[in-house]
Amino acid sequence: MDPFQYVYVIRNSKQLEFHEFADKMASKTFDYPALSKGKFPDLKENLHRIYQYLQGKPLDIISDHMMKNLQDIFEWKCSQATDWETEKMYKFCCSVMFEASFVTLYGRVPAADGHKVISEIRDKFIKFDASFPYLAANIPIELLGATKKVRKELIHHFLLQNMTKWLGGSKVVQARQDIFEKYELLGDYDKAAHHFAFLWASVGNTIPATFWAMYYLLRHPEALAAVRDEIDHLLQSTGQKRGPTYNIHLTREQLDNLVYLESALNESLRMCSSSMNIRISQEDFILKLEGNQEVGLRKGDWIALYPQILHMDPEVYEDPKEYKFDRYIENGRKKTTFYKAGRKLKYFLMPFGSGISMCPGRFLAMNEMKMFLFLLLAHFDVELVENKAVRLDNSRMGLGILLPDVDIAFRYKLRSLRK
Ligand code: HEM
Repeated sequence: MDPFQYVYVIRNSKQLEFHEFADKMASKTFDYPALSKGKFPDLKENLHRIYQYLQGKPLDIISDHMMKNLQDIFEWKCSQATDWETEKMYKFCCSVMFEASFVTLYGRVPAADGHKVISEIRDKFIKFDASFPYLAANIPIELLGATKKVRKELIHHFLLQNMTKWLGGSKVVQARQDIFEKYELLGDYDKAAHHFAFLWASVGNTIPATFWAMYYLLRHPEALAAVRDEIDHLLQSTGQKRGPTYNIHLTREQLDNLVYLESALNESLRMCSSSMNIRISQEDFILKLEGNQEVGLRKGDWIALYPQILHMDPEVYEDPKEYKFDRYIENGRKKTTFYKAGRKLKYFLMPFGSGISMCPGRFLAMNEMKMFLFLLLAHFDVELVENKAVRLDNSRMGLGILLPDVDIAFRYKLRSLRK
């Protein structure tokens, strides 16, 4: 519970492991054979190595593809909105982010009804995702209605004979495919189940996080105005025009320099993330903590860090329940110094986990959400049409980004080009 002790847990990654726990939970939830049984030598390490495709130069390439795919989807879905169109916000975020992420990672479904095929996969995904907290809590899938059937259908979409038809997928998915081919003991269904698990990792948190970022912006007109101003300014200074064609390009540097957008996004992540960082002791040992404190751990003992407590700590964040879009800005620059009891914190915002269990997709996730908000606000006037409070649904507490307890209607309309 004490964020000053986090560092002592995180840096002891040899004795305090997380893969065994994650592997047990993921293999059961997504229906692939556990990696840690010695049957698949080095598979875990090989899969980890290719997370390099989500960083550095490859990150720029995949982010560019995501930007293009997001624009295609906005154009296809929204370019007729010359008058107000009303939609439910979660549904909207889910539909845009799911399809853009799917196409970016796995490729385009070339059939004439490609959008339809992806929306069928998405609808099954939503059904499966509703059961996710129960599966993570070890409830047998047989007790969860149609979940087993839906999971099987979803996994079938990722069989090699289907995936080879998809065009222009990402390097990271291709590299995963190549690795799986080297393991004879992995059956076709097992490989497909691994691909499905990766799909879940890539959208399961990004969709609700995008929702919250959009929701809080629309609830706070001063935040919306500041972020939109920053976006318009960037477009103007780079000589890019919004509409009627969707052809905006953003470099990594430009995305990084959108400080108001990033701060607003971080602020919503602070409020909606609830991932628990679990470690399991690999041996009996004494964990040394700050101030000569020690804890005797036995092999198999669990340690859990729960950063949501830190995110909501009034000593770190003044009025923690309030959304302050510029909380992560100081003198016009990114703010990275936060204090508790007068001492500077090493960790102050942890939606993506920590140390060995840190999310490998975090840079892409931030880019994707920024690009979604950028395009939405650049092209459209957007406002809420319902005045109800949306709260966090706590049923997946500890498992990542929380979902909203209800959906809420909003409306959008193409912005006048002269504005
Ligand atoms: C807002 C969006 C996201 C959030 C909040 C998030 C958060 C997390 C967290 C907390 C973990 C660690 C889980 C644990 O401790 O057991 C994790 C793992 C992971 N994430 Fe993300 N994630 C996001 C988006 C993404 C994206 C876009 C991708 C890929 C394109 C991705 C790929 C992964 C993978 C593959 C793992 C497992 C890593 C491993 O094998 O060790 N995530 N994520």
